[in-house]
Amino acid sequence: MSGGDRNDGRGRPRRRPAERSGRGPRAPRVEISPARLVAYDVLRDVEDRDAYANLALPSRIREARLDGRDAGLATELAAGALRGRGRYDRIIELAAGRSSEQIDSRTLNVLRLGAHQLLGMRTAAHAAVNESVELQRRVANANAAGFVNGVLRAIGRSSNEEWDRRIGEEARTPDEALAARSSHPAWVLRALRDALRSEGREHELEALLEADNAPPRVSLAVLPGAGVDAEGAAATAREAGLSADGASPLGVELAGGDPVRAVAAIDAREGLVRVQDQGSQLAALALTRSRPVVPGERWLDLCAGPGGKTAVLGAEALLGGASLRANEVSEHRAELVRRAVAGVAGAVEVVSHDGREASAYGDRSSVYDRILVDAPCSGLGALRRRPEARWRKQPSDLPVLTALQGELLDAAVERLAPGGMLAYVTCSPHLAETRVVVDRLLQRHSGLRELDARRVLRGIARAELDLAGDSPSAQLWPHRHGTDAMFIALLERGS
Ligand SMILES: C[S@@+](CC[C@H](N)C(=O)[O-])C[C@H]1O[C@@H](n2cnc3c(N)ncnc32)[C@H](O)[C@@H]1O
Repeated sequence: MSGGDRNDGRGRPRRRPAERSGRGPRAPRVEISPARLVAYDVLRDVEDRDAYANLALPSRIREARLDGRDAGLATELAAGALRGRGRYDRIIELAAGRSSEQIDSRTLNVLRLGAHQLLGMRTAAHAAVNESVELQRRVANANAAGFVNGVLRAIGRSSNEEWDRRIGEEARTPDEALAARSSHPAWVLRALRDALRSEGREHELEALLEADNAPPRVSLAVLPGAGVDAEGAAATAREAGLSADGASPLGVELAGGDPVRAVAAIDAREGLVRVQDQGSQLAALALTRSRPVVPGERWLDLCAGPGGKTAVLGAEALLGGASLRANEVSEHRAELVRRAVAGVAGAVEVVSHDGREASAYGDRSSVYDRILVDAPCSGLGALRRRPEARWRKQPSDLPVLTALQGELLDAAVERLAPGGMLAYVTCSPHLAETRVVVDRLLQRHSGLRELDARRVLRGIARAELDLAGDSPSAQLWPHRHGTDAMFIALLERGS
């Protein structure tokens, strides 16, 4: 790894001895900030080890012992360069006059970080260029330091607007230009457009692409029954930057600062305040609040890991006198579910089985009054949260996922009690994973009836919810609702 010997133990970079390069006199040495080194290492982790940036970042930041300011800088650098990769690669290609595939991957990562500093941050051009050149010498091919210098200087000479104009001029199609400018793979852009078009909102595409590129505000869920409500929690923790904003009645938003401090500032029992997207909160509440809970009801969360929605279901079950079984195929993720429900543990049993197998459902005769199928999906609805995700997914992933979604739903429907309610949820707006899956399910199971999830959500939401189109299911959007793009369908079994 590139990080090995370069810290002095206090998070400051160690000066490399001049003789180490063995290349004679050079320009005066430039210090590289530890944040840049950490960001570079995260880009390598993502590329070499298929790491998730949101896990690699905190671990690298801890390892380098960065303080809060440097940790923030490392996060902005790495997340920004990963998210903006498609656009930055196109700009690098135009500035270098060669395809990014012809550039060594280490050098390309140095250039992406440099491009993000020049075009996406307010870093002074000389600092962005000089530190990138030094970074190249330190972690990649020192002979290409002149190349890095030339490309970044060329990038810095034009503004964002000029680069976007050039991207447009050189693109073969308008979609190719939009994909590059918005840093989305073209197939993802088309899928998002199709989903918006199905609601009559194709004109919102650029706003959505922009929202995907903005880091989301941190949302917390104040679980019901905690003895504090979301409004009260926001009021008591206002100095920690909290406000009771957003669509979920459980939701509290953090304008900035540290979520851990904000959670601590809310005086609630441990485990009852959790970081969670408000779309996820609404999806869980759509199932629990679609009709009054009858004490003794049995609920099942079929795909529970890591347990965000399970925690909301568990709190609601506790309030209403229901019991909840939470199933997750991966043992490791089932353990995360156990931790997530620590605040409401009394109401929840956590098990680990394949949701298509009978064992996931307990006894042979067990049926459930409410089932949540929050299915494994492409995750195209959470692109703003996972900066590298859009480059990992492929259209060829879709058939495997949609087959699994259908099989999980078929198995769940078999265990739905007469009159029982099933919520099908995805964190993807891709029509193949949303409406197509639900329509096919309804074709296969004539005893199922789709309910108006949009009416249910409007009844739950704290503020007016703009839900477009005329299908009974609800699609939330980052640009319109400030949530991940959650899809929610409610299905009832005839009694
Ligand atoms: C979208 S995530 C669920 C998120 C979760 N409901 C939450 O809010 O935190 C889907 C989960 O389904 C699990 N999964 C995948 N295949 C499964 C299967 N065959 N049976 C049960 N769970 C499965 C995945 O491991 C993953 O944890």
